[in-house]
Amino acid sequence: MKVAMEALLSQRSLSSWPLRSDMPHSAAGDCALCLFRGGSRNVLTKDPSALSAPQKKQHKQRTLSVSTRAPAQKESYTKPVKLLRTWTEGRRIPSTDNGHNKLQDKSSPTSTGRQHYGEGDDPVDILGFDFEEEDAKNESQEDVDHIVHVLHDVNKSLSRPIEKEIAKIDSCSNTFDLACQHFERCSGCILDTALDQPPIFKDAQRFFRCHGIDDLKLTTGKIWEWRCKAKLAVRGTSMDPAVGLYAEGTHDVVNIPNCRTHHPKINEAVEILKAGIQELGIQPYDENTAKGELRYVQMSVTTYNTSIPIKERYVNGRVQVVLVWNDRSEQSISGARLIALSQFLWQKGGAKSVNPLFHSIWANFQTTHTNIIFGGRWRHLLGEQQCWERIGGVDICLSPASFSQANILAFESMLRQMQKYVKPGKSIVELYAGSGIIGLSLAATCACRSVRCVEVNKEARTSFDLSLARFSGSNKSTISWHCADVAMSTLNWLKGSDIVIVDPPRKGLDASVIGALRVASSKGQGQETSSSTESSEKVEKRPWVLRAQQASAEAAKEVEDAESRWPDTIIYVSCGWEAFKRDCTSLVEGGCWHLFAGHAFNFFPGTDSIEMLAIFKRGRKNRTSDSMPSGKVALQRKKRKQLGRKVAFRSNKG
Ligand SMILES: C[S@@+](CC[C@H](N)C(=O)[O-])C[C@H]1O[C@@H](n2cnc3c(N)ncnc32)[C@H](O)[C@@H]1O
Repeated sequence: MKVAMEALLSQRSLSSWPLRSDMPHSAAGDCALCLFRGGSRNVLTKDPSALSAPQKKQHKQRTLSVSTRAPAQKESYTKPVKLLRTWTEGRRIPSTDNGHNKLQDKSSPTSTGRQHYGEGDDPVDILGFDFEEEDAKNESQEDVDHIVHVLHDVNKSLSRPIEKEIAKIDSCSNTFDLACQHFERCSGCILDTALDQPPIFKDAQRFFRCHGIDDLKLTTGKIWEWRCKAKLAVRGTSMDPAVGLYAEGTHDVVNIPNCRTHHPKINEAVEILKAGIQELGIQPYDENTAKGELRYVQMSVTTYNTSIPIKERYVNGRVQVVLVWNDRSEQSISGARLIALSQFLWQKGGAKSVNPLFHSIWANFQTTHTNIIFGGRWRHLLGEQQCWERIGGVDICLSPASFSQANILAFESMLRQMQKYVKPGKSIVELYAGSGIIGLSLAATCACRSVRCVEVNKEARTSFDLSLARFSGSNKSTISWHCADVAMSTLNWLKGSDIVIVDPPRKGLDASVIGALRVASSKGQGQETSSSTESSEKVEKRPWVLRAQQASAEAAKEVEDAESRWPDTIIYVSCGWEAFKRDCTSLVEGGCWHLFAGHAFNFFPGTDSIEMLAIFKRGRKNRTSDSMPSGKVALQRKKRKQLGRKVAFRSNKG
């Protein structure tokens, strides 16, 4: 089988389509499905002795996967190509100009752009070959041409059973492959296959199980094209600029024009930027000499366009560009060239273009000799100054200078999940709040009594103020934003709230925040959790008296709250799994808090990381009420009561 594969791979037209690593075997066992992928790696044709140790291991695995998956009944094979899989979501053969797509070129009379092999207008990205070993060894160029030719008509020749077969194979794993031509050279992704199951999730499941939560789920949204915000380094020369990420362990920037995780509009914008650099002779930054003009670029996609249907908004996103300029301001000597570059971009894809690509152009000025991306000075140059996004049920103004999530759709689904843990009328304090997106969203959707957002970056205030100005809920006046370091006087922020939300950076919670949360848990132990009281007094019915009573009770409650209310729930949003485990262990130690629920989100497909939404409740875990749905608890209570009666009956008898 391996020999056969090599024979096929050595054919000119297929040699640039490396064999996929996780070749799944047909479920029926009567044919082998061999999958190829456009890209730079060609494991089988590479001399194994030239490989590094990890590569050798991988090579061995791949070779084995070929040889051990040979089907049992060779005689039932049929001659070449049988099928293609139709595109389902977002996958396509890489563009034809990168030299990896000879097969695609041959199959198309026009040889350019996206090819359409599948049903209707859907392009195909996985090619399946069904062949006999002996035949494949002798596969001639003519045969390969035949394969390519058949691809044109393959859709017509697809038979039902084969389609079903492919559906089964897809469900194994390959639907979630990265299939990116930059993989391994670019440091952005470390997972190539099974992007829907980052290995780290297994560790998360284990960890939660140890804390009594057996049903941790991972929510995966878009596998490709999910990244709506990218910070890319600009290096190289003005004739040959490199705009991308560093190669692993180096400061060599790798161009990633066809990055699979970027929103496609980011890739488009980068291409125009590179054209501008070349045309205007802009000097990319040189880290060794600290000379050059353009250091980094930040591209953020906004999908907020209310003039088009919701379904079309994501694909039609527009890009806010920040040019990080190696000078003090636009008035500096190189300022005119910065303006020229921004105008170049605007001319190519600004608001007046037929298909506007850019939302706005900004400059950030950074002159220090460090790797810190942004300097302190921001300047809006072209387009709309305010950049809006609809997130978690509210309009949010996103500033280029403050934190915002890269995966907007996954963030949206996390916010929806979070809303389930916030009952109406709760007071919330959000620590590490950024521009207060979580707080505003909960205020709008959960009718919170009050929301206080605490954030150290003063740049986030403008975004919050603008978002609050558009906020239409009746509780608007109770939502506030405070510029402060949450590590200082943390208890003051916690006092007076029912729920504390923390969304720290990757390094996790500051030690003093953990300390304050532990202290707060003991302060809140005697707190009244239920407001319902039973009374045998005569019930007041006069509306004006009721209104006066209510107003007075509310005023008294405000005072009482400020003095005596402490959070009984922590909602922890974590982007750093290791830090989360550490923080969780500290919080639960001594029974201060316990893990009540958790949901993992696949925010960064292609990487081995997850975003975790964890809910902590005050005190030790109450096995019955915490871990069981309320129906089950009631049933158990009833059973216990019945058992109690029986025991009493027996003892009476006795
Ligand atoms: C992961 S972001 C979360 C932002 C926000 N929740 C969101 O989703 O947009 C972490 C935020 O914590 C802020 N931060 C970091 N250290 C802080 C501190 N000691 N006090 C207050 N805020 C801090 C950062 O500026 C950043 O905005």
